[in-house]
Amino acid sequence: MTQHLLAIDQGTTSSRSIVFADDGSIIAMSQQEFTQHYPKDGWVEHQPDDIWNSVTHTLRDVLQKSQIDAGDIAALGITNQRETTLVWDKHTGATVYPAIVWQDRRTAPYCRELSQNEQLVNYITDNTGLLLDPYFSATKLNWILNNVEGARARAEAGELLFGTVDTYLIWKLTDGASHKTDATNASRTMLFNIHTQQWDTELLKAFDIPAAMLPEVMDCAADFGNTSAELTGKRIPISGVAGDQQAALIGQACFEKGMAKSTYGTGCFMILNTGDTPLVSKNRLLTTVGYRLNGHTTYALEGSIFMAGATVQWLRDGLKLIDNAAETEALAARAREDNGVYLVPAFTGLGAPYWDPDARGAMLGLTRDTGINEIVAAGLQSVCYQTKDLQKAMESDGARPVSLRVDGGMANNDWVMGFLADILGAEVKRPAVTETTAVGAAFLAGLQQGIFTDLDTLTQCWQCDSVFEPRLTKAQRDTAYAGWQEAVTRIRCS
Ligand SMILES: Nc1ncnc2c1ncn2[C@@H]1O[C@H](COP(=O)(O)OP(=O)(O)O)[C@@H](O)[C@H]1O
Ligand SMILES: O=P(O)(O)OC[C@H](O)CO
Repeated sequence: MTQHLLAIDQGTTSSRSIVFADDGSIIAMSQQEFTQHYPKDGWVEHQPDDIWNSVTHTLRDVLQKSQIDAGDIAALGITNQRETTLVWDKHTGATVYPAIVWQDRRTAPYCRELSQNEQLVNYITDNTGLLLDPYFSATKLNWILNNVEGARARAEAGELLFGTVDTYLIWKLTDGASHKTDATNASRTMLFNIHTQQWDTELLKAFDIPAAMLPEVMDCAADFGNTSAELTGKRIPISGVAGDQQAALIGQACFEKGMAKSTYGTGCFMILNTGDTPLVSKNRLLTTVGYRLNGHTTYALEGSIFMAGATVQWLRDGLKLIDNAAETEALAARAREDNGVYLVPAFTGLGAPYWDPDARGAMLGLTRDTGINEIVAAGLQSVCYQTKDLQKAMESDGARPVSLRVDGGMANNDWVMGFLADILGAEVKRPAVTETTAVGAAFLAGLQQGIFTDLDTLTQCWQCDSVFEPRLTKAQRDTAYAGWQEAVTRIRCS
C-alpha cells in the first residue's frame, strides 16, 4: 500500500505543495509567492489565476523533486487562507471578480450599517460564533453580487458558485466535479450555523445570498473528489481539508482541551481547543470549529491578528529597511533595550480583541537616537504584544492556554520567539516541523485513508524542537506591555 501524503497549503502570500512520509516528516517541498493587489485603501485582492497557477506549479514541482510517482501518493490534503471569497461560473469556471482577500475592509461601511440592527448582530454571534466584521466572507460575497454587473441575476439563475479558496481549488482540481468545503472553512463565512452545522437560512436572507451558490459542507476528513489525471499524472483522492489555522491546530496535535497554538504567517492566529463546548467569549474572541471528524465537532476559541509577518513585509517592501525577513533577527538583537519605541501595525484596522476596522497604524516614542534596529525591533515586538492581548482575553474568558505551540514563517525567528515568551510570561514551544498547516492537512487526508488510525497516532508524530522560557521579571513585562496598551489607545477609533 502506498503511504505518502501530499498537501497543498494555499496561503495569503504564497502557495506550497509538500510530500510527506507517513510519520509526518517532509520528503520534498515546493513554494511559490504571488502578487498582492491593493487597488484602494483597505482593499486587498488576489488574481484567481495566480492562486491556481502557483498551486499547479508547486504540485508538479514537488512531485518531480520528490521523485515519487503520483500513483504512490495515497491522498491529498488541502489547507488554505480562510474567508477569502471567490465567485465563478459553474459552466466555464471563469471567476466574475478577483478573490477578495480576508484582509480586505471594503465592506466596513456595510457592516456599520448592519450593526444598527442589534437583533442581527446578536443572531450572528449566537449562531456563527463570529462578530459582524468585514473579515468574514458574507459581506464580501454580498459586495460581489451587488457590484459586479449581472452577478446577482446570474447567481439567482443558479449559474454562479461561491467558494472559499479550498472550495475553488477542489472544484478546479476535480475539473468541476466537486463543489465542497469542510466545516472549518464554512465556519468562517458568517453564513454557517456552528451549532446545527448547516448553512443558516436566516443569515442567507440577511446577506441576500442565494443558497444554490453554496458548497456542500463535509467533515475535515472525508471524500472531496479525485484530482484529474491530466494534472497530477494519476487521480489522487482529496481526503482532508481544513482552513489553515485549524489545520495548524491539528498539525500541532492540540487535541486536548486547553491546548493552544499560535501561527505567525501574514497574520497571527491563536487558537485554543475548548473541546465539545462552543465557549462564548466576553472579550470579542471568536468561537469557531476547531475540527469536525466523524460528524463530531470540536470547538475552539480564536484570536485573529491581521498583521504579523505582514509587518515584516512592510519593513521590507514599504520602508525598504531590510532585504529579507530573516535579517530582522540580527537587527532587532542590536536594538537599544527599553528604547520606548512602539509600532502599532493597524494598516488595515485592528483585529481581536479590538475589532476596529477604521484604526490606522502609528509609530510612537521616537527620539533622535531611534534607528533602523529599534524600528525593526518594534515591528517584531508588535506581534508579541498583540499575542499578549489575546492571551489576556482568553484568560479573562476563563480559558488560559495550558501550553502554547508556535509555527508559521515568523516562528523561525528566535529573537521574536524569545520576546514572545518574555512578554507572555509563559513557555513557548516550537516543533521540529514548522509547516504545521500542511502537516495538519496531510494528517486529515491520512486519517480518512486509514494510514493514521486515530488522533493519538498523530500526537506521537509531534516533536518539539525548541522551548523558549521567559526571562523578564514581572515588573519589566508589565512596564513594556503598559507602553503597548497606551500606544493602542492612541490610535483607536472605536
Ligand atoms: N525569520 C523571519 N523573521 C521574521 N519574519 C519572518 C521570517 N521568516 C518569514 N517571516 C514572515 O513570515 C511570513 C511568511 O510566513 P508564512 O507562514 O509563509 O505566511 P503565509 O502562510 O501567510 O503566506 C512573511 O510575512 C514573512 O515576512
Ligand atoms: O495565510 P495566513 O497563514 O496568513 O492565514 C490567513 C488566515 O487563514 C486568515 O483567516
